[in-house]
Amino acid sequence: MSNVAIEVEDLRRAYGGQPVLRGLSFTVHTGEIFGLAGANGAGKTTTVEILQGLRRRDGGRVEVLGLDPDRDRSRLRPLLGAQLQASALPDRLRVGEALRLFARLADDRVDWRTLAEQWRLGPLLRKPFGTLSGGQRQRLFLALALVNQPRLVFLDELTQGLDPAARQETWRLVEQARDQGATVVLVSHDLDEAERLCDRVAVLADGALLACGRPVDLTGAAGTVTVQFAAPSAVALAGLVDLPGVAEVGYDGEAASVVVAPSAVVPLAAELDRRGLRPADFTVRRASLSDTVVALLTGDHR
Ligand SMILES: Nc1ncnc2c1ncn2[C@@H]1O[C@H](COP(=O)(O)OP(=O)(O)OP(=O)(O)O)[C@@H](O)[C@H]1O
Repeated sequence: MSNVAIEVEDLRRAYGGQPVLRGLSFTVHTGEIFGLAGANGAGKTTTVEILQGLRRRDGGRVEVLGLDPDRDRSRLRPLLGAQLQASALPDRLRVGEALRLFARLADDRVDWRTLAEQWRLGPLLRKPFGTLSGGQRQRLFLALALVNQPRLVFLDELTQGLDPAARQETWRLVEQARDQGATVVLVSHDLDEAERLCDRVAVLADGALLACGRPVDLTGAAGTVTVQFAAPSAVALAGLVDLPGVAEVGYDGEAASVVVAPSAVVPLAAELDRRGLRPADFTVRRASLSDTVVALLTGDHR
């Protein structure tokens, strides 16, 4: 099997003359969880709709599982799984009925009872869809997205509106789907979720690729860490900004926040010690993906 699941090259699309995808290129590897992240309106939905053959592109090359979604849509369809919108199921449809129905539509490629057990839906089989909690609905949608044993699954705003426990459970389930062999494309504007869950992330801004890579590489590329500690006054911090490797010093009336190169952390601690400041809460925080993207977007990329 090829190790490339999706190849996108110079993808272009406009709505009413207004370009929304401006030459987008990226590759999704087989068996990874790949995040498409970016602000509202960045072009994520348009991109995945083109990948699924639901929208036509204006230009560029797209290959999904070796097929062109425009030309080979009917061959591609059975290989893909997609998450339903909440409005897609009638409230009175029972969980078991939904699973059975979708399994039949997919030629009973998988035993829906096994799938129900796997996704811990067994106790919910007789419950109408309308009575499920947000987390239970999400579990059902994930099971339904996998009912045709897709090679590639598209998930959109996966954990929106879920509480932290349901969010974490959903993440585990997505990892389980990946571990069972599916390639997952996750659309999200939640960069914390993308950082936690994705093997690699493409960050879109204004229809173009802002950054693409493993979260750890993207955040590492920012090249800075943030040091935080309680400080008695802004005066106590005077001149720190002139130390080698220090990019920025902030003070909010109680705590200092100093952005530095990793190599400047120890000299900064030594300088604080020299000044008689020995904060017990001295912490060093790596930039999050969210910090990194904000820095990239504002051109504040040190
Ligand atoms: N059918 C359409 N007709 C006209 N403009 C559209 C259409 N669909 C999307 N757009 C515009 O294209 C741009 C990209 O939209 P898209 O939905 O792809 O972005 P997105 O990154 O998925 O955003 P969100 O996170 O809000 O879902 C937006 O400015 C949007 O208003």
